[in-house]
Amino acid sequence: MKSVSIIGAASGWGAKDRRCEAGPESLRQQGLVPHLRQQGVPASWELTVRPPANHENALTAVQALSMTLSQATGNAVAKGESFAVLGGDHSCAIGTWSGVSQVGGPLGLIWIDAHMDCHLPETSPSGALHGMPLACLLGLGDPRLTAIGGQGPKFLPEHVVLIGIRSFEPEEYLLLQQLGVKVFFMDEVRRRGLKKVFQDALERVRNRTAGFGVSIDLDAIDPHEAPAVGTPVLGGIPKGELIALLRQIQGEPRFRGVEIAEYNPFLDKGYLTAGLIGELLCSLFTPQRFAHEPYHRIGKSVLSA
Ligand SMILES: NC(=[NH2+])NCCC[C@H](N)C(=O)O
Ligand SMILES: [Mn+2]
Repeated sequence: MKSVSIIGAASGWGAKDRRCEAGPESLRQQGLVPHLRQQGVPASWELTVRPPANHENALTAVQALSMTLSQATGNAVAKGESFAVLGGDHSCAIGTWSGVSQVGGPLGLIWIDAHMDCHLPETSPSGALHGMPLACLLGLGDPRLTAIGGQGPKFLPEHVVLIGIRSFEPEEYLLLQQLGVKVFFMDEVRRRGLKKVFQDALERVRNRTAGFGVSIDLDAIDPHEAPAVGTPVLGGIPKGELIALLRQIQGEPRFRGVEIAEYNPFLDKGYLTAGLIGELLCSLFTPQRFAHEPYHRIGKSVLSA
């Protein structure tokens, strides 16, 4: 079984509310790693990547963090390990996937999110970098961010799929359409069921790729079940459905790793969102023989120390 390298990404400069930067340290202190090990996941906390103390602005902070993060994920994959990047605002995706994409052949990406995060600096309504990482990974945006892990796009558009989208601006959707990236809106998830949509997504990211990854923005999940996010949008994916489907990927050799972003510990209700992060990780990494433990109990026991 591959060991799982946990990488904290203390990124906060990508969002207006910077408090996601406390996310990784909070999860660590809440005992996430011992919990994972108890559930049969060979996880260890590799490092926490932080922005440098001295930086000119949000962009240079995100740039520096992304460069370090890309080396960390690249190293983990090159060593044959799985990884879980724990954010941090979603601008961490620039570093995470720029690093992974440097190892092996073409990479697929399932992007599970309420938002598209596919703005250019010129189209963004907020100017916030956590609204732009997907565009960067597709090779568009500020050159200081698109150059991380090597110039140019890190994914081909046909290898990227978005799921759960229900809040976006027309410009970012137009961009995705022009590139030919598949978007499964929340409407379609409701109409056809997450299971079918997820199957379609897996087919795309497995087709003519050497491997694939999953980026989960916690705001994809319904805010009743994942309240600790800065930009909640009602009507999200029920967590139980997502957990059941992620289970399918467990043990698949081509699955490279996961990123879970936008956890703001100051907004959690009890341990609801922290526990959910534990459940998501267990669904991806707990070997099947441990699977007898009901997920709702896992969620409760995690992090209650
Ligand atoms: N990762 C996120 N939570 N992104 C929210 C982005 C919201 C909006 N589309 C913006 O660019 O400002
Ligand atoms: Mn996002």
